Amino acid sequence: MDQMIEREQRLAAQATATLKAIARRPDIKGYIEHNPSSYALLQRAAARYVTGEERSMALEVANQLISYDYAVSLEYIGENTVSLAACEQAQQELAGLIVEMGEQGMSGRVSLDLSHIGLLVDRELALRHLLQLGELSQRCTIELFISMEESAKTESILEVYRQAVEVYPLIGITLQAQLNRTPSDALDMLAPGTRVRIVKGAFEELDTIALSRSAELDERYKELFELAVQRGCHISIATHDEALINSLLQYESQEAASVELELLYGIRPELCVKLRKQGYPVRIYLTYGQEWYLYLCHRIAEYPPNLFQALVDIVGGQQEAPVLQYHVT
Ligand SMILES: Cc1cc2nc3c(=O)[nH]c(=O)nc-3n(C[C@H](O)[C@H](O)[C@H](O)COP(=O)(O)OP(=O)(O)OC[C@H]3O[C@@H](n4cnc5c(N)ncnc54)[C@H](O)[C@@H]3O)c2cc1C
Repeated sequence: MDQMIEREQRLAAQATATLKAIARRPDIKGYIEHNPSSYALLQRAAARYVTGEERSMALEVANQLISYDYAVSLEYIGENTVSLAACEQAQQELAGLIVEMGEQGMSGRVSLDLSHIGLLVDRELALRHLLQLGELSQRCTIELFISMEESAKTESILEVYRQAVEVYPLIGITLQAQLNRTPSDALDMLAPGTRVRIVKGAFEELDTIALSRSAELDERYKELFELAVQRGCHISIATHDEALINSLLQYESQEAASVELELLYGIRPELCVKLRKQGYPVRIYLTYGQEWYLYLCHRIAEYPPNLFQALVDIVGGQQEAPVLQYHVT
């Protein structure tokens, strides 16, 4: 029996690594994008996790979730943009998103990758774009949050964040528990009122600089959370790990801090409903945009059984709109 479990765990780890490698293969991505029938089929699988290609689709789902009493985060999918024109386009789309949310009177959060708006072209460009978005989001009372990317970018992301948050203190930052450097970054950065999202980390990193999924990683996650609570931060617990969530929610003396759960759209909606029923504030992280392929690969890779779900979604005909699964009865 033990051997079977061990074999299944090994296979799951291999499937995760293979799917992450597929996600990075430009030839496979190019084939799918230029082949209308495979594009349409995969899009059916993506519909579980991505609201659509257009901003209007994300706003529609966001409004429905708000009517179910959730908070929302919205991301225009994209990263590692290397042309100036593409960075400008991303910047304009994000600005349009913030303005439209403001016009609709929607209170919510916009999340972004700094490498989507210029970090790989020039750090100053990313900072300039972030400051423009910071100004706009302050005017529209929308929260602005920075995602965390591969470890090669951590230093520049934190540097741009530090400069921007001095001007716009409501900008938030994501910290990856998996990186060995994060506890020391957190000690430096977390202060009363800091907006911080704690994640385990989505990227394959060398074991010299990061922990893989393990009890040790969960322990570090808890320590980061406790530090953020003690420092009076606004904390988003961003994980789908129910056991970890339960142990964090038992942590006492949360008076100075504010704590919410934040989960990705399409992943464990039943857990979101349960947490809402228990009275916890829950935020759903929605994505939209044309770059959904990479996002879909990541969601499948981090939980290989989702491959079966993708097959069902592709061949199973009409599926219930995923947003309906969030309805709290
Ligand atoms: C709101 C939000 C923002 C994020 N932002 C970032 C970021 O900026 N940078 C970054 O590196 N990472 C980010 N992530 C991703 C995060 O780092 C993890 O890769 C991802 O959340 C999966 O890990 P986990 O914490 O859910 O726990 P895991 O230990 O990976 O999984 C625990 C359990 O959760 C469930 N689960 C996990 N993933 C899935 C899935 N795809 N489908 C179905 N069930 C699943 C399973 O039951 C699994 O056993 C973000 C995640 C969230 C929720």
